[in-house]
Amino acid sequence: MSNLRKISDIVPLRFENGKVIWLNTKAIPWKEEYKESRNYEDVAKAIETMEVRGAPAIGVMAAFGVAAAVYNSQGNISELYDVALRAIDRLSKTRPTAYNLFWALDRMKGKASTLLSDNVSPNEFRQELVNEALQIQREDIEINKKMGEVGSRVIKDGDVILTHCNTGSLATAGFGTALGVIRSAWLQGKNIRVIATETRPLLQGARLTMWELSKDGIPSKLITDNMVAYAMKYEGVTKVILGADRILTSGYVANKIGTYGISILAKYHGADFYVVAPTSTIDRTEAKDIVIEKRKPDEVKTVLNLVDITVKDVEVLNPAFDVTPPELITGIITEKGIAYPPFKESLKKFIQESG
Ligand SMILES: CSC[C@H]1O[C@H](OP(=O)(O)O)[C@H](O)[C@@H]1O
Repeated sequence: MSNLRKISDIVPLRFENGKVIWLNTKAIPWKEEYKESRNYEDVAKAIETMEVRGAPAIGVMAAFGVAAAVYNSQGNISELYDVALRAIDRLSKTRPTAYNLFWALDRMKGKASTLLSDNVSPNEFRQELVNEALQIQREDIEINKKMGEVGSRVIKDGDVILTHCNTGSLATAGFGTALGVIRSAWLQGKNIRVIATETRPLLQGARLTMWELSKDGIPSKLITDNMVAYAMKYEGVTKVILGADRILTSGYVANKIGTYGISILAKYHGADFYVVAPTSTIDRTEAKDIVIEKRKPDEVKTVLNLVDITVKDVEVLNPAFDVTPPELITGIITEKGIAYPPFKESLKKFIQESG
């Protein structure tokens, strides 16, 4: 009865003897298919095609890609350093919005630079970069469980929680961010119900979130994206809890397309609106705007490339994310605590604490 296994114990990403191994989320809920490669180009493609997706998962996968590049290369340490830089450059071009990708690649580059200046042996260079990538993975799981503990404090018995896209074990190194908060409240015995949006066009909610919720036995309902207002009015939604791909220190949050609309509906219907993300999602560069990934038109013109749903030559909009302003956000749940407005001060404090 493996499908009754607690989803929270799944390990979607692994690094073993120079191989990157990943759960192909595009195959879920139809099958649990693991893929593997020693080649950072395959890792990059897995991120671009969203076999691995979700901001924290993308960061861990990219770190594994750099580690695999160096582990499987020969040469002296300056040659290995150049291999690491080529892998970092390629992986940095996979998806532009999730800040965790750049946070993880910067951390791997910093480690490689330190090792180079310490003039370590080639084997030590390889092993230390692998260790750094494995540490990023371990930290992500620990941070997710900490956010679960911190965030579940705002969840009460009787809450009806709406969530969007997928922010669980299938979007991270394990346990999840927003879905980790929901999971923690459930494991504490709180009487909650979850409403998950299908999340067009790639259906992360219908395919991944409902797969996770059903494995954990958490009472939940699936809705189409255009039912959010109806659910808030007739299903008594009390809280919205969802993830983030990039958070500016001003409190502007980039998340899956549809999030901005949900925040407006939450305000109108008096539901609290919480964003859950590790501090590695916060853009420390004081940026004023966020690059929003535009994906291929076919994602909108078909259902998962299985069936055409419109006429051939229509023009399409396909932004993968939108931006929610701070005035529509109740709080931002991180592993350092819950940031409340004014976010400039509260987020800065958490960034300083996490280094
Ligand atoms: C904890 S995952 C955060 C975030 O990533 C997802 O985007 P995608 O599936 O395109 O990688 C979604 O926006 C989640 O909220």
